[in-house]
Amino acid sequence: MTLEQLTNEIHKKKSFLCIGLDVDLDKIPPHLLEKEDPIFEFSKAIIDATHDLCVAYKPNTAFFEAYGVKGWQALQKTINYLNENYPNHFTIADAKRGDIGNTSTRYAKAFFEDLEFDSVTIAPYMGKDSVEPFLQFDNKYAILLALTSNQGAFDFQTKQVDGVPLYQQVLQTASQYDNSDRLMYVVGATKAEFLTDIRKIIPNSFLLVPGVGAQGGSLEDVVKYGKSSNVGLLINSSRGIIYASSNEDFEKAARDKAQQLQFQMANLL
Ligand SMILES: O=C(O)c1cc(=O)[nH]c(=O)n1[C@@H]1O[C@H](COP(=O)(O)O)[C@@H](O)[C@H]1O
Repeated sequence: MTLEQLTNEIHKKKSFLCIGLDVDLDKIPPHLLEKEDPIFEFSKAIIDATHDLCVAYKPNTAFFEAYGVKGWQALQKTINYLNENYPNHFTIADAKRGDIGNTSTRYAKAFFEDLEFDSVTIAPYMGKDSVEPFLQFDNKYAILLALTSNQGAFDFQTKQVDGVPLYQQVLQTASQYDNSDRLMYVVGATKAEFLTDIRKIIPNSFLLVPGVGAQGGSLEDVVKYGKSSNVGLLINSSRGIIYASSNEDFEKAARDKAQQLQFQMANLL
């Protein structure tokens, strides 16, 4: 999927909602546990109930990998289900990878060629040769952690290096990489006050913004400070949507939560 197509979908649906699939067998409705593949069945049910309200899905691979081979198979079934049934949705493998060049190349092949995701989240810490292998694929995107939503973001990311906060160095340096038009950046919704400075460095890039809902970030503030001239935002919510109910009505409850966010977004566009 191209970013132009993604932007068209955002305008068409009046939504820049990304739904995070952080599938936890301890939290899903008990009746699904009787199915052969509860992780996939839950993901499929959430997708079917919400697809018209969002433009992206973000399976967090940790929640699949935690269940070993079965989890990986569920991840494969989930991305195949999305690509076959809802090809206009942008897909994000939230895997937070990044390693020396030849290893990053293998990670990129795993997520772009074998699993056929549109994008993967990656860590910038190992620098240019760890990031650029992810930028070699047509219409595939790497989403670089810039300023994360968690408290630990203040350990390193906001520290001054040569008089500039490290997260700003990440943005400035990465935006010079080859094929940097295939880069998007993660900025936590809990860090909305940093978005004005961030937009000065990368005015047009797409931002993936997790941290509304369960982590307390404000959708209004993210849009106010972070919207680009062509929206340029994907706002993620995971637990706030997918675990809205742990009973048989979970699909409707998830849909209602997604609808509330979509409604707010439509008013802010
Ligand atoms: O890369 C991410 O998606 C991410 C980056 C970040 O800074 N903070 C963050 O919460 N995330 C992910 O976004 C999701 C947030 O989930 P909820 O807090 O349940 O909405 C989880 O899958 C996190 O791993």
